Amino acid sequence: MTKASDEMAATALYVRESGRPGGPATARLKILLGHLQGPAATAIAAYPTSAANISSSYHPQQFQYTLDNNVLTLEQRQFYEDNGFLVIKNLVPEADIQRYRNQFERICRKEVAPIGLQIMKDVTIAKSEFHADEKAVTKIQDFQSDEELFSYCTNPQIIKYVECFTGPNIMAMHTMLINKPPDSGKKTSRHPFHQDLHYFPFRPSNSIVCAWTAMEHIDRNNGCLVVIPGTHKGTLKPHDYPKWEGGVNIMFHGIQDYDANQPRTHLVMEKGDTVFFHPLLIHGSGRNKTQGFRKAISCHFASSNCYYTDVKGTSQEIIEKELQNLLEKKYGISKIPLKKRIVGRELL
Ligand SMILES: CCCCCCCCCCCCCC(=O)SCCNC(=O)CCNC(=O)[C@H](O)C(C)(C)COP(=O)(O)OP(=O)(O)OC[C@H]1O[C@@H](n2cnc3c(N)ncnc32)[C@H](O)[C@@H]1OP(=O)(O)O
Ligand SMILES: Nc1ncnc2c1ncn2[C@@H]1O[C@H](COP(=O)(O)OP(=O)(O)OP(=O)(O)O)[C@@H](O)[C@H]1O
Ligand SMILES: O=C(O)CCC(=O)C(=O)O
Ligand SMILES: [Fe+2]
Ligand SMILES: [Mg+2]
Repeated sequence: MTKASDEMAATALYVRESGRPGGPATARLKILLGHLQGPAATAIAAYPTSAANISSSYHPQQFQYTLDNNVLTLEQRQFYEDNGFLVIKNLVPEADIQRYRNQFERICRKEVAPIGLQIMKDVTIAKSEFHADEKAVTKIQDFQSDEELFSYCTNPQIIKYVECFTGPNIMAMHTMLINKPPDSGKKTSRHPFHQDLHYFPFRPSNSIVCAWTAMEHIDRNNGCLVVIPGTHKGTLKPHDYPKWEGGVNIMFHGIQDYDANQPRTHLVMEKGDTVFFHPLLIHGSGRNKTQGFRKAISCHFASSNCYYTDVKGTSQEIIEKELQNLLEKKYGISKIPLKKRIVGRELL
């Protein structure tokens, strides 16, 4: 069990430069200083889902992936418990999505350069001719210092649902805007089946949830999210690069031994629709067969009662090593553990 204060201090130093005090739009934000707090014991004690704390007069005791509150209907709650995901239609207003889109375009045009932001290119694009603007960018990550994009994470509609999984003290741990490019024919626009927990050095998994919002109509043609319902009840599986002939994007690890016969659900979503899903849920996304760049925005949230874990000696060590080698090679940054790389921003 990790008593995280020393690590927190170290990581806070590392990120403090990248943090900016609370957003203008919402005085509710506190600067990150990035940290999950408290040992596991605190997390468990604070956990309304633990069986002892559930009032049997309210919802039945079998709930372990959702918390007691009045936001979810019984049906919605049961659906998430059984399937590990829940789609809420029309949750994020169109005007907000337009603002995220505009800011993404500014970032691609390099008019703004948020501190800490990671820009990823599709592997076929990265290894071919230069492309201007958004056509070079397959996703951006870690936009916590960009107030415009970060307003997605503080959107009251989103937070209202996030609380059903994390409880009231919420950290935004990882952010992405995915701009899935038209497939070059090599199928590199696919995202292999994976569990997001593979990338995360904090626990418990039931206190983590991803919100993923479609920024346009998304279906099988432009590469929708594909989930394997119920897999959140399993454990974290070993991940590695899929053996795909046309190449695979850097760090897009997949589950090697997934059961190809398990039924998949293709999530067809409209602009503003949002899916909340558990970090153990096996999911991926298909090829983008259209000429458009398919956009979605997402944030992984966690309870601030979560605690960091050391991935050394676990199946996650592979991603830690890869990231360390990459950062050393590209930026000369010496090896630091994954748990000191991933820094959240607190929502107040
Ligand atoms: C720890 C992470 C946490 C994540 C949590 C996620 C949770 C959710 C789960 C999601 C999990 C999803 C998984 C995640 O996202 S995991 C998290 C993503 N990781 C990062 O963001 C790490 C930081 N990123 C970077 O430093 C840059 O973006 C890199 C270094 C990757 C590219 O930097 P840049 O764009 O400036 O590149 P360059 O021009 O200098 O080229 C350097 C070399 O790299 C080749 N190259 C470039 N692009 C690709 C590519 N796409 N596929 C294959 N290779 C690529 C390129 O050809 C060249 O190689 P070579 O020609 O020399 O051989
Ligand atoms: N061999 C594989 N290993 C890991 N993941 C895979 C593999 N083949 C496909 N996938 C993943 O399966 C998911 C869905 O694939 P699926 O074939 O059902 O849909 P699609 O490719 O979007 O649509 P279509 O089959 O109509 O082209 C995607 O996440 C894709 O990346
Ligand atoms: O293709 C997408 O939008 C989802 C990608 C994904 O699952 C991830 O980056 O973790
Ligand atoms: Fe994912
Ligand atoms: Mg397919």
